Amino acid sequence: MADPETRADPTVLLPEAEVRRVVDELAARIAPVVDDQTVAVVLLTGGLWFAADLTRALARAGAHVRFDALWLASYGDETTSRGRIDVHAPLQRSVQGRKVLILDDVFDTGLSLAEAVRIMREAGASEVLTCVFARKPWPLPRAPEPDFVGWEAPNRFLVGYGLDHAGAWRGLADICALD
Ligand SMILES: O=P(O)(O)OC[C@H]1O[C@H](OP(=O)(O)OP(=O)(O)O)[C@H](O)[C@@H]1O
Ligand SMILES: Nc1nc2[nH]cnc2c(=O)[nH]1
Repeated sequence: MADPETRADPTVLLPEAEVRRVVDELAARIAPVVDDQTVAVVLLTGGLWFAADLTRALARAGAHVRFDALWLASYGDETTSRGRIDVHAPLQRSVQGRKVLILDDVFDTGLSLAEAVRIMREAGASEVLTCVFARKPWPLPRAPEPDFVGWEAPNRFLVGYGLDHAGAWRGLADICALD
């Protein structure tokens, strides 16, 4: 089925089985550094699918983290960052004095993650760890780099597994490219 906006068909880059393998590998690396006082914070909306899978993989590995959400948006319906991050909804509970593990689907310009880290520090988190499913290449240094990266993605516009184009395609189980 073609994208309603671009008329392009998504090309599979990372099939569902590989997505699952990447999540399990991330959980194995992260489980030793989190505990039941750690708050996993998903960046909505795109991070939801990854965060749901990762927290369950962590639980299978014996790590039962707490969970909260921060709703950020920078892309709107565009395929390039607006360079400005809007906070649509804050955390539900205080993270004062707690270790936070920020979870997001993709790291591109790095602006969303940097803003989320800033917000967590300002909220008094004792430590802020960051994890993204996919990291895209970027010609300039990005700060901070994520602590945990699942998959090094090519420089293409990704959809699926939470990633959208104008609200479409988030539910695809594979990660695909639209360009
Ligand atoms: O590294 P960056 O250039 O900041 O890009 C990464 C962000 O872009 C997407 O969010 P978007 O703003 O599109 O909102 P969404 O989560 O609702 O898709 C994605 O979910 C990341 O949060
Ligand atoms: N859907 C989507 N959102 C992004 N935000 C930053 N990079 C991307 C991307 O490749 N795809």
